[in-house]
Amino acid sequence: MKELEERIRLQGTVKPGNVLKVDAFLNHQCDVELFDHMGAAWAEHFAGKTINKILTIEASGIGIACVAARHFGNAPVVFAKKAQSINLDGDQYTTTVYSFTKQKEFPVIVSKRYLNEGDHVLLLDDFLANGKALKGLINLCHDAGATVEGIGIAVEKGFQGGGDELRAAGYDVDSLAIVESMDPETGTIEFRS
Ligand SMILES: O=P(O)(O)OC[C@H]1O[C@H](OP(=O)(O)OP(=O)(O)O)[C@H](O)[C@@H]1O
Ligand SMILES: O=c1[nH]c(=O)c2nc[nH]c2[nH]1
Repeated sequence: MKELEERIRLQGTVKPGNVLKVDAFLNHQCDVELFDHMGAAWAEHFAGKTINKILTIEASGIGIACVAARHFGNAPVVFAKKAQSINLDGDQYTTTVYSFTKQKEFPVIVSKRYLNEGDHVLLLDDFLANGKALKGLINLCHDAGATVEGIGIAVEKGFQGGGDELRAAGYDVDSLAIVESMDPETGTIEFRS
């Protein structure tokens, strides 16, 4: 998606440790018009698939998924929580995920009320790096007996391999911008064409 690549070139900064900082528009300050265009792009890619639910993971996936849901017939958006809470009652599907930016393992939890056998799920997230977050969400879907219809990602860092692993495993991964390489010294960002 050219619009997203241009924003990354314009406002993204490359940090040491394979971190691309895009918090001016994607995961701190949120450009909802851009989110809307991202939702439209995913809707075009996944047209023809039956999708009745969108699943993401807190925190940064939530806003993107909620705006995108407007392009999927207002499908309910469920976000996996990364902490236990007194607000989480009843039976739960749980797994653990290593967080790329927080550099620690988190529990990942969805109430059994909101993920069911027979659900046709689209997974959405802001970033795909090593694929840990998505593998956690896929585990939750398998535990629930739900079908993963596809995966929509804003920014994939292709050089970290998570996306290609998921494609090799048969998942339809639609990443709107795939960074092939980036250099914290020069600030150069190359996209996969
Ligand atoms: O493919 P991976 O290696 O799993 O990296 C991608 C994940 O990393 C970020 O989550 P993180 O927990 O770092 O931050 P967040 O709380 O802002 O979503 C991002 O939002 C993805 O969920
Ligand atoms: O803001 C972010 N930048 C990144 O490079 C990244 N990788 C995973 N999650 C990420 N979030």
